[in-house]
Amino acid sequence: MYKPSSKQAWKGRTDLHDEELGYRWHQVIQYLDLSGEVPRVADERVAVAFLGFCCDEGVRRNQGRTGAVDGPASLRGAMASFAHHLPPEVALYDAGDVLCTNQNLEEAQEQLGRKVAVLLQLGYRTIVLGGGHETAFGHFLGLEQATSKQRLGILNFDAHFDLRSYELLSSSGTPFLQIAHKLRAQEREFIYNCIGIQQQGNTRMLFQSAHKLQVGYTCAEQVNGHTISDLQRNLQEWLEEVEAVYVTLDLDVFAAAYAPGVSAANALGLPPEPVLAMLKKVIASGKLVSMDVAELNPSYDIDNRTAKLAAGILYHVVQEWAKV
Ligand SMILES: N=CN[C@@H](CCC(=O)O)C(=O)O
Ligand SMILES: [Mn+2]
Ligand SMILES: [Mn+2]
Repeated sequence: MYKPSSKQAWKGRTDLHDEELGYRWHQVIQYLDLSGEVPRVADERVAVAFLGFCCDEGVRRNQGRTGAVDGPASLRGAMASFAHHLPPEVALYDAGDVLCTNQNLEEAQEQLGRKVAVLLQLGYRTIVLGGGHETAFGHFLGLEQATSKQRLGILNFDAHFDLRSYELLSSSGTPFLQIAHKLRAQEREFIYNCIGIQQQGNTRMLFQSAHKLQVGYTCAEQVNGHTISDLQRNLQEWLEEVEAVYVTLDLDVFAAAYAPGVSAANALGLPPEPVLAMLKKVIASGKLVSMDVAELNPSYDIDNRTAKLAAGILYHVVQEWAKV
């Protein structure tokens, strides 16, 4: 259920005559095989590790449009030709893919959690490349130990709460209720903030669950009606209440014009700029522990538009994260 990555996954343009000044990400990325011994990140170095979660079993169980299993490959493809502008102390790693086999979502999530935990323990900054939004529960399993002594804030950019009941079956629609219950079992607070919620995309039952769990949320209409500095100011207040932050970006938060390649596309979703501005604010706080991108479905993408949007956001996340 785990496959290390290789050069095959990172192919892009080369500007040979320019030597190092012409480098792109595919020429600097290093490969980590998590089935072997993994080196610890030395002090004074920054290491960002991408880990794929090739899974859309949660989307299938949630009656969605499958295809997110191919999200990680598409994201790597979209990042490969990015110009390299990172300082020398910052290194990029590809830590391979966790695969969901035989529809065994629970086992795949456990495996993802174990890999994330190892990377965090060794000092890597992790970015998980989903996968359906079931990615979030596996990701959290890896984060919970690393953040066990901290007030963890979960920031979800999403058109949906993903707080469905998992009594019968867990899915891409249930991860945050699963997380809420896991935290409650550890007597920890569930501090969950959703940005970009679509009223028509969430039943009254889901709004009721959100209220019961004291979830903070901003509907897409409100995001679109605010200035970027207002959004950043509101987020700053939330950031001051927490000690560590897990960010999860469900690409269906964006308008379908920007992000057609998702299971549940939203015509009236967000444009990229406010999301990027809020992400920069989170990173500047120094509290970001780990991040993921979920729900990229390459089979519905148009000219890789959604993959390029997600990759572009990750480019800026990496650039900003390298500074703190
Ligand atoms: N990841 C989750 N998604 C949404 C899907 C909504 C839909 O398919 O319309 C949810 O369960 O609410
Ligand atoms: Mn979601
Ligand atoms: Mn969603």
